Amino acid sequence: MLTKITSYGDFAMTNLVEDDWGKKNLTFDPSNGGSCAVGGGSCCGVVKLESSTSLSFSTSFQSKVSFALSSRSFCRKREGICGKRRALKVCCEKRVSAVVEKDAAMRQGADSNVEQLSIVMKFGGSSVASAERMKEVADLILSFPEERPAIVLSAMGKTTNNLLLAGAKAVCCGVSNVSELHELSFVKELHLKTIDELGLESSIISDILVELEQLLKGIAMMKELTPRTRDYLVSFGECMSTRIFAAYLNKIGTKARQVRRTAMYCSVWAVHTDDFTNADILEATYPAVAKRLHGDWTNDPAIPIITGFLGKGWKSGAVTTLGRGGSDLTATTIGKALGLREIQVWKDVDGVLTCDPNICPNAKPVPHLTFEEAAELAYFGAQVLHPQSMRPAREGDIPVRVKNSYNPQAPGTVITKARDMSKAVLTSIVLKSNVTMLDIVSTRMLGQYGFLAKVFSIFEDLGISVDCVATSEVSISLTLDPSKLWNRELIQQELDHVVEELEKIAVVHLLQHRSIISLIGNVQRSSLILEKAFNVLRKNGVNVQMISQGASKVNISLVVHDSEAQQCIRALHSSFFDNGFLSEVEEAASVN
Ligand SMILES: Nc1ncnc2c1ncn2[C@@H]1O[C@H](COP(=O)(O)OP(=O)(O)O)[C@@H](O)[C@H]1O
Ligand SMILES: N[C@@H](CC(=O)OP(=O)(O)O)C(=O)O
Repeated sequence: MLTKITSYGDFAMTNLVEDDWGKKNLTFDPSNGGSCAVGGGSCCGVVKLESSTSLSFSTSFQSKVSFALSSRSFCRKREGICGKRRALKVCCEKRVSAVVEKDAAMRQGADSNVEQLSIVMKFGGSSVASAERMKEVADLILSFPEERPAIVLSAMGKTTNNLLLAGAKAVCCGVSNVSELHELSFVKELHLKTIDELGLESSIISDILVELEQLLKGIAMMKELTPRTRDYLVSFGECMSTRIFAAYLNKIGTKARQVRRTAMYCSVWAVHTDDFTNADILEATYPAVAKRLHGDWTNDPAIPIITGFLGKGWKSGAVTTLGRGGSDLTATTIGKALGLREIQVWKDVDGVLTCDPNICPNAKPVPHLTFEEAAELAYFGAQVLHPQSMRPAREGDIPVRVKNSYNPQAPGTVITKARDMSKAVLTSIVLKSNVTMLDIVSTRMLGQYGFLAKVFSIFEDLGISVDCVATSEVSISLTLDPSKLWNRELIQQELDHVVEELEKIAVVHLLQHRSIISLIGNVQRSSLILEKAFNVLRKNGVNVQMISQGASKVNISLVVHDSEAQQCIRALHSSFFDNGFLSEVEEAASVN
């Protein structure tokens, strides 16, 4: 019995959120469900829906049913979703029932015997950086004949960086100089060379290249690069890589189809200027993605080659991006949406390592992580995974496997809900640099209530995200998330404003150029970890400026000055991982 419809999308686009559509038509019976609202013997009801589909309504007396959309603002802060909730009100005259039917594609999918997609495989820019790499990735995909994969690709190599640079230069280079931009030539040559080496026709991307140059000329003409335009600009990278790879698979006899920013609904309407380049996935994405990919696959089973990183603003309809490295999040979102068996993210390293290999070249792969550990690790700076990417995987309880496309034999890292922590001590050391820290000391008496609330409401009002917090009775030290901070255009004014507001209730010290060193592992052993860590730091003459142990029980964070951070990490990594310390502790744990 339906009683309520809730829509997240634009009803005109028929992407509504629905409940249990699967097998049968759902009947709206106003005499039972809706409230009798309007006079003249009419009954009205509102229908609740949890997953998305196109809606069609049929009644025995069509002309006697009316539909009305109403909208209401809502905010679910914990999920980061705010917007307008639109409800569909169905009004019928007495004894007339409205039948809500699932759409044709869904019905076909449910009834069909076609085996559904089984895994998602994401290949990052480093994995598809050249024609040779694309061939190897194609071989790799085909080496799993038992799977029916959905493929997510990033832009080739450093294309995103080059597009961003080209955009920045276009702002001030003048329209007539756009064609000469080095970064534009680089992007063109890379893609045309790749097409040539793969034996494809250059015409497959000529329209994209023309449009790209036009866009850069538009930027040059306007002398302006807004976050919205920046997202559109970088989207050319993923559009080209997926088109080329799909064409190559088809050429070698494997049926594939390019899927562009498939129904990834993102929030871009919030007040902050950086939302366009750092959009969030909305709940409506999951059913929409499932419908699109299942529908396409069932109608015509061809491997979907999906643009990673890109979304679609649910209100603006414009291209959005999920933040740098966002293709990981695209992959896990698709994994959850389709309820797949496994999510694979293929990188250029043997999995998640004990440390960034650029800081500690002898970092080793970590065989097993929990979603919680991986999320902390990604959030606190490990470039290997997008900070938000673990959320869909954890919600869908779908294992994530991080593998090396250059060395597929390496076992990689498996990320799951739980693992045996009985012997675990320290898993990985992560660095987040260029952090801004605030020391806030209350000017009032001990025991004052509402101080923390006041401080955090100032950050909330300004939409500034806080990373680590340490408090005492009269003071708070906290760090501000640099990824959310430094791409905000007015950041220095905003920081000045924060300080000004806080100074009404406290003495404030703004400390810039700090680093957070996060020790990810088993915080049940925090004394052991801290004893060892502080020994190392003391020997290296480093003064820790703040310590924070989160409630997650997997992360201890230490704040030091930027200039000391890398040296600290190397010393910590060496004493924890290189000298047999952890294996000794683990052995002792298994004896006890
Ligand atoms: N803890 C870590 N484990 C593995 N790689 C890391 C870690 N920290 C930083 N990295 C860096 O992340 C890179 C892989 O991530 P990324 O560049 O996003 O790959 P891709 O572009 O293929 O998705 C590695 O080449 C490595 O330099
Ligand atoms: N191309 C985008 C998205 C992405 O996920 O890339 P990669 O998988 O290469 O980190 C970026 O460079 O940010």
